[in-house]
Amino acid sequence: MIRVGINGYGTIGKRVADAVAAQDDMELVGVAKTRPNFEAETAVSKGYPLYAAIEERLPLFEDAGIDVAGGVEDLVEASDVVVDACPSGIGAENKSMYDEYDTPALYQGGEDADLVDVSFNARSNFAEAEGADHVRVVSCNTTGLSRLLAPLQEEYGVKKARVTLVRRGGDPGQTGRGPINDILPNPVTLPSHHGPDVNTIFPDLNIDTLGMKVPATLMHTHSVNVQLEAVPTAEEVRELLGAESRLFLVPEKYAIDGAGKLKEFAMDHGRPRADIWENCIWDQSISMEDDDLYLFQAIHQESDVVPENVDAIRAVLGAADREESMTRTDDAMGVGF
Ligand SMILES: NC(=O)C1=CN([C@@H]2O[C@H](COP(=O)(O)OP(=O)(O)OC[C@H]3O[C@@H](n4cnc5c(N)ncnc54)[C@H](O)[C@@H]3O)[C@@H](O)[C@H]2O)C=CC1
Ligand SMILES: O=C(OP(=O)(O)O)[C@H](O)COP(=O)(O)O
Repeated sequence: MIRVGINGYGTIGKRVADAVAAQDDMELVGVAKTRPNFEAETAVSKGYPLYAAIEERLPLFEDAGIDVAGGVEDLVEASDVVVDACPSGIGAENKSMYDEYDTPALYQGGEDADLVDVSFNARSNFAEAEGADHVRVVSCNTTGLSRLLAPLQEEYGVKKARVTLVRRGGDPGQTGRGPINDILPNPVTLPSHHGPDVNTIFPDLNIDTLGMKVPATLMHTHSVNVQLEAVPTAEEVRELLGAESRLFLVPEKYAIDGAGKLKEFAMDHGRPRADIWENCIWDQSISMEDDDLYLFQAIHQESDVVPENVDAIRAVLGAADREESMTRTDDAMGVGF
């Protein structure tokens, strides 16, 4: 059994914890939290051993009547691998602690690429993470783009990708985020960080990205144009993408017109937290104009990186190859509609 610790139990950390607990080759050693809030209560009610991320705050947990298994260093020492799901920049501060205990660590997309040995997307570069001490699972948007570009690159070759990312302003729980009533070029300069981030996975891929932020919390939406070297029909592209386990082609007959109905669909399917682990590509948007492929896809920012974190655990430890790991992860989590 692979012993996994999770440091940072917020939006991403709590989802990765549940996904790890669902794998039959992994054991969740515990989760580290900074304070005894509702998420700490939930972790305890799920039976996850709770560790204090900041040892001086141990008394806060005691005062709240929450049993703590130890401090974060105990968790790191007891784990074969740690998933760091702390806010952007905190992962970098934690790196020396992981080194001290010789525990490989996975970081999230908010950390800089140069913090790590390898930036990771399961479909695109699984094998590169084997044996690495520090691996970064790229951000939600970059994960969504990498999953889409990998099969296109392999099957047809990519001359140039151009993507406009219409990004949600904040997650549903992030009450302080915005914009509330505006549409922002964000960043106003080109490129947004997503293009260079895709190049951490595909170093030679020619890609330009533009970012925006809008008053929405549910999902991001990408307007995608990929100029291809070989020219398939739209139907051939549909077949190629439809065969990918983490790409969901939203059928026209479902009459799903946006992120709101996608989330309803996820709830109707009993998805935990209404999570959508797959890229949602509108089937009827897939179009070819000469050598240009066009499509729209929606990305659930809170959850698409979760199966990738599970795969990255096996990848760093050399515990499975890509196909085996992705299949195990997907089967245990229920990925695929
Ligand atoms: N929320 C999203 O849409 C996505 C976030 N990411 C990335 O994932 C990382 C985490 O983001 P979220 O989960 O959204 O943040 P979050 O704020 O929801 O969760 C972070 C958790 O870490 C805790 N924390 C703070 N300092 C800590 C410390 N020193 N030690 C241990 N825990 C600490 C916080 O209290 C919180 O519970 C960031 O790098 C972010 O860029 C990646 C993809 C999507
Ligand atoms: O990684 C994300 O988005 P990004 O790829 O646009 O940076 C997550 O949705 C977090 O974004 P945030 O940095 O706006 O919280």
